[in-house]
Amino acid sequence: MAPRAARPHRAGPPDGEPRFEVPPGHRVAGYRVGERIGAGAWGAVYAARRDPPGSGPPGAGPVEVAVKVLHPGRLSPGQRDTMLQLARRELRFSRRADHPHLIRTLAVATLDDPAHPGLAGALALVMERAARSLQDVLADARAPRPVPDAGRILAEVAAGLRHMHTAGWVHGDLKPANVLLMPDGTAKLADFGLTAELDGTHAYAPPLGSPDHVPPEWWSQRTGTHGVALRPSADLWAFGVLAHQLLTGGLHPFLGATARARSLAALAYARGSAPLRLDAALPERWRPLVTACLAADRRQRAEVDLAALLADALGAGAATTVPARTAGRRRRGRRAAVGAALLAGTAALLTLTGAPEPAAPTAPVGAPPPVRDAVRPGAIPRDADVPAALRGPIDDAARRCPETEVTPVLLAAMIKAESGFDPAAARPATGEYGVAMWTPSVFNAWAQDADHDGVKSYLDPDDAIAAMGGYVCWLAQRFKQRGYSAAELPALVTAGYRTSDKTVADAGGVPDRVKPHVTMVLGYLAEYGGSTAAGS
Ligand SMILES: Nc1ncnc2c1ncn2[C@@H]1O[C@H](COP(=O)(O)OP(=O)(O)OP(=O)(O)O)[C@@H](O)[C@H]1O
Repeated sequence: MAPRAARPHRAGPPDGEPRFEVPPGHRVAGYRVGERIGAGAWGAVYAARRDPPGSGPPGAGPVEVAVKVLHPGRLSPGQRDTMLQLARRELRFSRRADHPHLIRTLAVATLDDPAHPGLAGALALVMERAARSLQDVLADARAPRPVPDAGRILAEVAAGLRHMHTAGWVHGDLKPANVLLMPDGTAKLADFGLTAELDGTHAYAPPLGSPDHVPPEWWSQRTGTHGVALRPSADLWAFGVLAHQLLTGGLHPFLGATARARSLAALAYARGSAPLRLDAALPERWRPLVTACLAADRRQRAEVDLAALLADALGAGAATTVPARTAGRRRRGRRAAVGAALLAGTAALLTLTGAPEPAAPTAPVGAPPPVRDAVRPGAIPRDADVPAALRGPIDDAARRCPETEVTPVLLAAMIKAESGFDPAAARPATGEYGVAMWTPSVFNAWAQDADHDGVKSYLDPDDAIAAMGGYVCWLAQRFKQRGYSAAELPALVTAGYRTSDKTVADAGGVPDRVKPHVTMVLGYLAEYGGSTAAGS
């Protein structure tokens, strides 16, 4: 499970929260809790055993189970509400859906033990117990080798998804940690906390999700009173990412050292400014499926016939040969034999909606990036004081961001206020360096080798500005998700860049201490003629 800090949008226990533990031997809904298996953002998962083993009514379910304990203690009321909502969804879904490739939730209980007051009020979900998750499998994988049985696992995951979609549900959080392998190797979908019931063409769920697996449209969605809109096409995108990961031993289809960077790469692809570059190790016969699932346009994804694509990819008793990798990479091959019976069963099971034609990515490989400034203002005026050498990097950084409010003039105004356009600027007292005044440790999370010299350096204007563009873009998305208007964004992202998105959110706007800096940036922005473009 990824550390919380890497998943900023996903609420969890506050920093410094002591590790939450259910003591071994604790009884929950007729099961005795044993060792801890894992932990997620909301609590921990334990192995448990029916106690005594013969207890319970006939057909009471398995003796060995997993108990997920959701800890409400010390969470804010908002977080607690969201958590309860997730637990209720999980139970509601499990009561209505039963399928060999979906983990069953057997019971829900609220812990209340006077001997352990710290556990009071914690919610416990009793589930079928799996042997491991695909996350564990990927942790042991050796990229770019596919994980063992990748084809079969994908077919089973698709069968579970198909069942959900035809029953009118969207999973909403498909990712390796939420695909569990039973002791006999069967794959089952788990974690239905974000699962939502379709109402027409889409459903609503809390605005959570895992950045590495949410589709590009997720980032620009506004949160309404019911949460964000979820569609089956979001599961299709996540399935495409998962397939790429399983078939390449864990490689994500979008490059980046962090989930944020990978999300930005996916967004750049979705807006047509970068082609889809699947890893060279992805077997040729799986490419149509992965490409179709990763269609940038969700309407194209909705038309994907996963059954047909899976049948083609699996091929009856087929051998899957991995193409030679590009220069400097290892050459290797693999064979994946798939039983004809499984294939026949899978093909019969998996008929998703729509036409069989796989969708192509919206940006053809090698297509030039669209010129955003032709449709939206915000280009740096010729006579502005922005040095010629920085104009290209600033334009590129703005162009990579799908948010129209992140314009070249806004970035230029911010850079002028940060460093006066001086690549050698330094403020040792506060530990900020270079043209974009990066704090080195923060830069590392956003670093880009924009000039392709093999080094990511905050002292290199190209790298520093590219990383700044990525961070500013992410800030703009965060503030939009919180419902701020386009007119407010220049001030908010400037304040967020000087402090953090959390500081701005906590202050409910520009914090007092950075107001003079923000006023300076807005002044430069107006000088560059950017106030209209930014909508302020
Ligand atoms: N039914 C289960 N049987 C066995 N192991 C499980 C079961 N459910 C979860 N786990 C393990 O416990 C870990 C934590 O699960 P949990 O659902 O709490 O969080 P997560 O899915 O990893 O992350 P998130 O916070 O995003 O939901 C999983 O990664 C998995 O390894």
